[in-house]
Amino acid sequence: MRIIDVCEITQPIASPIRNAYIDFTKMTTSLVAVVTDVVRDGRRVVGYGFNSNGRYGQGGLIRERFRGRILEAAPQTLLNEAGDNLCPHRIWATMMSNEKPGGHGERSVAVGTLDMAIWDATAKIAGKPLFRLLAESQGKEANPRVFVYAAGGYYYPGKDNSQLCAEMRSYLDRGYNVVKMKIGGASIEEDRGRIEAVLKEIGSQAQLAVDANGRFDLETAIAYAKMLRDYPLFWYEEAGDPLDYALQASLSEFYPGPMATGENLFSHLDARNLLRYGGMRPDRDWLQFDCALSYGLVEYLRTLEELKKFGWSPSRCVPHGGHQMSLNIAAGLGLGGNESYPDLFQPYGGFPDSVKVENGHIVMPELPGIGFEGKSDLIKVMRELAE
Ligand SMILES: O=C([O-])CC(=O)C(=O)O
Ligand SMILES: [Mg+2]
Repeated sequence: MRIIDVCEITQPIASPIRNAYIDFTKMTTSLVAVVTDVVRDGRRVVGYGFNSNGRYGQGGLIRERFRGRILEAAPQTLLNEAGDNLCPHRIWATMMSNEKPGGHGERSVAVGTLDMAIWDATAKIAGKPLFRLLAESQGKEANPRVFVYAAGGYYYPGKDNSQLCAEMRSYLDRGYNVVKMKIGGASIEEDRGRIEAVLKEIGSQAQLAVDANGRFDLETAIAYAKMLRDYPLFWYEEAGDPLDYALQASLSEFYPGPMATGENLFSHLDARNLLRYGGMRPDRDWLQFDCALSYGLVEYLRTLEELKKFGWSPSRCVPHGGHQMSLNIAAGLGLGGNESYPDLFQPYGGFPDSVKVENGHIVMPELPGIGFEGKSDLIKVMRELAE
């Protein structure tokens, strides 16, 4: 059993949307395939992965650095103890050989993208959905029913409040009961108007989360906190720079409601610093670490260990990114749910074709691996890369 090739192609996931910090007109993702010599159900096992939106494709790093380390390793060093499957932990260590500590953002997306494909291949070789494999590996009961919320509410040219409300309404029509919109890309008064319009639209049918994408300095973050705390929000997300733990800690004095952050932290060490210094409250706040941006699931397991040490439940994690990898982690390891972008970043985001959102939850289908084969538009582009 061996990995015979690692392929990467950088694909556009562009759209005219804008958050408080960036637009997505040039956004790309790396699509990767880890090709094995194993055959299951008459088909070669190929694991697939991609990186989350918000960071760009990682083709240079994947092709020039990490691909070679996997392919040059003695094949048996990448297998589990029994030699009957790949070992994602050993492959991760091989990818990370000759890498110094620190500077995680330089490579965590490239490694996280490959790690996704490696877990997909591993679960396919085991003939199981990844969420079942994960639950079994930790002696847990999987829960295939996962909370999902609809992320959108971006700024874009010509979009007014009636279009914003129509967008949010369409998420409710599709079964969601928590929706998210962007703030911080307009004046505070304009954002207040947008929030009030959406709250009026969704009424008691749903709750609203808001996301500032790290735009605010402390003064502005506090000004927004004072405005936002008038409303019953699901959460106030990423007010300040992701590494400004002191800002996050100070802000909690002004905002009694739930806050969320973590999508731009890229290692268990960054996550630990947030828990140590960010003043986050385990009884109400949310952690959004996204394995596809932060060294993958091998590292995410270390992050979950850190959470335990700091008295946090995995159920406080609702990852960023809207991909099926985090859905599997949620169902397998008891996270609180997952993000979803019903209208964005296709074909990469979303669910297998058979999956419907009901009362803000989905039920994972029993597909081997991560489940990409159940999403026809996605598996088509994946198989064009390698099969
Ligand atoms: O707009 C983005 O970069 C995505 C984001 O923050 C989110 O989904 O929470
Ligand atoms: Mg966000």
